[in-house]
Amino acid sequence: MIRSLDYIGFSSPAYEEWLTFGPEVLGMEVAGRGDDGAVRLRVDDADYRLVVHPGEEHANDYLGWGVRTPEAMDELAARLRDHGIEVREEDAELAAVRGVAALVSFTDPYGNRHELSWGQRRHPGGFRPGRAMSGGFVTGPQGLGHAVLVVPDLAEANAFFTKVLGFRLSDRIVDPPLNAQFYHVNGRHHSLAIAEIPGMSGFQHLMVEVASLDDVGIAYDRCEERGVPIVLTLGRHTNDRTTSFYLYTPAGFHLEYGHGGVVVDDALWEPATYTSTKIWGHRGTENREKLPFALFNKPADTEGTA
Ligand SMILES: Cc1ccc(O)c(O)c1CC[C@@H]1C(=O)CC[C@]2(C)C(=O)CC[C@@H]12
Ligand SMILES: [Fe+2]
Repeated sequence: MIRSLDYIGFSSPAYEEWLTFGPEVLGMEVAGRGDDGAVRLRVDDADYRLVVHPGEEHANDYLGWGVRTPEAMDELAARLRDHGIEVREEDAELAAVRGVAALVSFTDPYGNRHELSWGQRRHPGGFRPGRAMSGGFVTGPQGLGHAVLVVPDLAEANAFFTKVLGFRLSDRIVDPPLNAQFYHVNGRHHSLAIAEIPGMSGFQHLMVEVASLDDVGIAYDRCEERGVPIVLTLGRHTNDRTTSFYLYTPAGFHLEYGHGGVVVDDALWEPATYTSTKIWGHRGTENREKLPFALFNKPADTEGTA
């Protein structure tokens, strides 16, 4: 069973901007550099959870999912292989680079690379926010945050993520043209969401959560002061009740910066259907039309798509 989204990696020609953007806008701590020059960012006791590698183009390189034990990692790898997914055993060198004890990797049917690992390196008391923060990041058992993937076929992707990987449905939002499903693997309302856009597949956004609404407001101020593009204004979601805004990072992906999400009790939770994405706010700015909407991986099917 997957336990949480433990880390995530991107690459970008502008990766070095994260040395100031990460701490000063988002409140993350720069946790040193990789051998490739990658900027590593810390948000809690984990050594680092967000890594931006140098690269020719903006890309999402990997989603790092944590499992509890080496046995759980092997079980999940076996289940993936049973379903015809090739699972790669990664070596100790990559495990050290990712800051975990061991990992395996696979590519999902939509072109996204996932890693399954256990034993993330931690330094209790080690986090020093990069700017004044009231409450720090909400992580721990809820992991880093959530990731949203665009998939070409919602029903097919739902089967993959629930039946093969064990994600549990939190709810769905049907607000045409948006058709999205949200999944939990811990108390966080969703660690993964998928949205159907025919002919497209790839990473759409990362959400990180902060413990104080003031930290959302401070991030919003910093974006306005520095001209960091805001994509959706402050607003509150119907399903997870998060108050958040969306900004466009220097690595070319959208980041949702939020506060106050509901915590799911899996024993009592009933998935609902919502017909709106927000209770208030989340207005699309002019940047929404101007900037790329997602980081598209190799489309699963390039035939007949624009
Ligand atoms: C609706 C919603 C609930 C909880 C979230 O964490 C969350 O990010 C969203 C927003 C999802 C977002 C949206 O509403 C506009 C259309 C978007 C960008 C997509 O096409 C995929 C994600 C969608
Ligand atoms: Fe989100």
